[in-house]
Amino acid sequence: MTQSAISIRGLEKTYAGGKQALRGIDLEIPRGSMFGLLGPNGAGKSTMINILAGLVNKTAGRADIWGFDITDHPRNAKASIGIVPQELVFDAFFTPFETLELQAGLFGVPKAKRRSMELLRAVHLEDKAHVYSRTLSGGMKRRLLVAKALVHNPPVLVLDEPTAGVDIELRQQLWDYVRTLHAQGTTVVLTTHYLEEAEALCDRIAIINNGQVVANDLTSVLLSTAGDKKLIVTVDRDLADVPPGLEERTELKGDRMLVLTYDKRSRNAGQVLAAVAAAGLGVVDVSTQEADLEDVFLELTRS
Ligand SMILES: Nc1ncnc2c1ncn2[C@@H]1O[C@H](COP(=O)(O)OP(=O)(O)OP(=O)(O)O)[C@@H](O)[C@H]1O
Repeated sequence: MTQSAISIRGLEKTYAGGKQALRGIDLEIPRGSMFGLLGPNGAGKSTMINILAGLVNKTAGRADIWGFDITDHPRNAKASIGIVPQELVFDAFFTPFETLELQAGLFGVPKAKRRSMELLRAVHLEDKAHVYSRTLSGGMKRRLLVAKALVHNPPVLVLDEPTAGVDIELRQQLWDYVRTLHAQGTTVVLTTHYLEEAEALCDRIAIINNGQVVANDLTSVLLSTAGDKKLIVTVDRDLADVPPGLEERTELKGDRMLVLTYDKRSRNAGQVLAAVAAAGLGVVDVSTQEADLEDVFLELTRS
């Protein structure tokens, strides 16, 4: 049995119309990790998640969830994963409590082992347990979907764009709960467009572009591999334009602030500052800015 929570090898998907959404994905998601899956729109993230969920058939390759091959052992594979879908889909005429009971029934969880109220409490929906789900706000529906994904107590939880359209306070609550689940041992995989969110939450990140994995590493390593760094220099006199002889990517902000972007793999701060001095400028103040995940993302997905 593999030690990965999710193991994907050579996964390919070509849709009926001929669109090749996945072009040979290889990905190991370690057990116990908080894993971020990033990629621009149309990169293939949902296709991959839908294959894991058993909603889309793969064209080639294999995928194991908690050591169970999704084709050979679909029941065990499905029992090992809970998926919070992107769309807010559920029956509006059931109450949240009924929704969870029904889902538990679908997964064959015996009545004595169901924890519908406990889950509703965990996602702060206890007081809405018996109202029609259609009366819930968007954020509440999202949290109900998280609870629904957890009824069978899966070791892996996948959240597909869980905070799209969720306000900041609810987003915070949702993440607090996801962090608690992770601390209790659940492997969490999330796709998000909010790069700061992935940077703050995930210990590992894979970036998918055009149906392929273009990066997969510890978040800290990924951030340190980004080449660009910024030196922000306040000079001792007013400037009308960027003086000649400085880094190509230099911007003038206001009258006296120069933002010099350089590739730290080929230049260092001393060289950049020397160029400022050589341009006849005195340096009054200096600060630096490291690349963030957005820079890494743009660098890797630039086509
Ligand atoms: N059912 C389908 N039939 C044909 N093409 C599809 C289908 N579903 C997705 N695609 C195409 O496959 C590609 C990958 O789509 P997918 O939804 O997996 O991307 P994504 O990374 O999840 O994007 P997003 O972040 O926008 O959800 C896209 O070009 C999309 O148009």
